[in-house]
Formats: sequence, structure tokens, C-alpha cells
Amino acid sequence: MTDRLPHEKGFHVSWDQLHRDARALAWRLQGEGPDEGGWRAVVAITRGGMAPAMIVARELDIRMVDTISVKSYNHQTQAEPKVIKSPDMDVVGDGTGVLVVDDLVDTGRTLEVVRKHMPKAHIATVYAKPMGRPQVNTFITEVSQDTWIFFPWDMALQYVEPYRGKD
Ligand SMILES: O=P(O)(O)OC[C@H]1O[C@H](OP(=O)(O)OP(=O)(O)O)[C@H](O)[C@@H]1O
Ligand code: HPA
Ligand SMILES: [Mg+2]
Repeated sequence: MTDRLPHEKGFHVSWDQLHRDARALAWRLQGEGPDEGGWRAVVAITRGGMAPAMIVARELDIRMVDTISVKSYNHQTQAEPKVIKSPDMDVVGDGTGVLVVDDLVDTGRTLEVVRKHMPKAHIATVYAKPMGRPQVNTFITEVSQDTWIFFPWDMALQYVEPYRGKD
């Protein structure tokens, strides 16, 4: 297990923003399938890819949805990525016509593992950091490597002090 560089900045994503960005991803992906029929299936990388994958599958009217589970982080510390659960390989095959969706790519190590399972899949993420960009076929927003993205499922509304009065 290796400690990662400290994250100077935070990028906080609301549910509303995530919905908008996932829909933008779907918009970009429509008509990009390998043939006229479009995409055969969506595979969500759990857990972070599940909400974006649901939104993309809804927008592109894809009913065949499966998951691959790759665990690579424990809070903000990275460990060796491990596949905990594979998709149905009879359905996804080598990945041709399959859309793999994740919330973000950071170092790209998760997607490296996923690519080995489905070499011909199209990999899409909502957000991307520069190190992982080469692993992604389509993404919406790039943030710098020293930014930690906070997703709505990891946050809660809370009181903040006004600027004045904080000394
Ligand atoms: O490009 P990488 O450096 O591999 O990092 C990106 C991956 O890390 C996070 O998942 P995580 O393994 O923390 O699991 P989770 O989706 O269940 O939160 C995130 O959702 C991506 O899947
Ligand atoms: O910036 C991030 N935010 C949330 N989860 C992550 N997993 C890797 N990088 C990140
Ligand atoms: Mg994840």
C-alpha cells in the first residue's frame, strides 16, 4: 500500500452536477457504438460508477447492465487493485460494443485491470485526472492531479461559519 501525494484542492460535486455531467457523457456517447445498433451493454465499475452508469443507460435506453467490482482505495490511500466481482463474460465477451462507465479515472490503475477483462470495451468516465487520461476513451471534465473529487454520496449538508467573524 502506497500513500498518495497530498491533495491541494477539493472539487465538490453535488447530485445535481453529477446528473448534469453524466447526461453530458451520455450525449457524447450516443451514436458512437461500433455499429448502427449502438451499445450492446453497460458495465458499471462499482461502486462509484453505478450512479453515472444508471444515468447513461437510461439516456441511451440500454437495458443490459452488469457490474465489475475493482477495489483500489481505502479512503485516500491506494492499494493494489483487486477484481472482486467480474461481469457475465458470456454477455460482455471481449468488450466489443460494451460501454464501461466509472465516476472518475485518477491514476488509471483501476481501468488497467478492467481493460484486461474487456480489451475492446469503450471506457467512459465522468471526470478524469491527467495521469489516467490515456486509459479513458471518453470523459467530460478534467481536474488537476492534485485535486480530490468529493462525490455527493460521500458528503452531507452542514452548517458553515460566515466569512466575517472567523477572525
Ligand atoms: O484511476 P484510479 O487511481 O484507479 O482511481 C479511480 C477509481 O478509484 C475510485 O474507486 P474505489 O476503488 O475507491 O472504489 P469505490 O468506487 O467503491 O469508491 C473511483 O471510483 C475509481 O473507480
Ligand atoms: O479524487 C477522487 N475522489 C474520490 N475517489 C477517488 N478515487 C480516486 N481518486 C478519487
Ligand atoms: Mg470506483
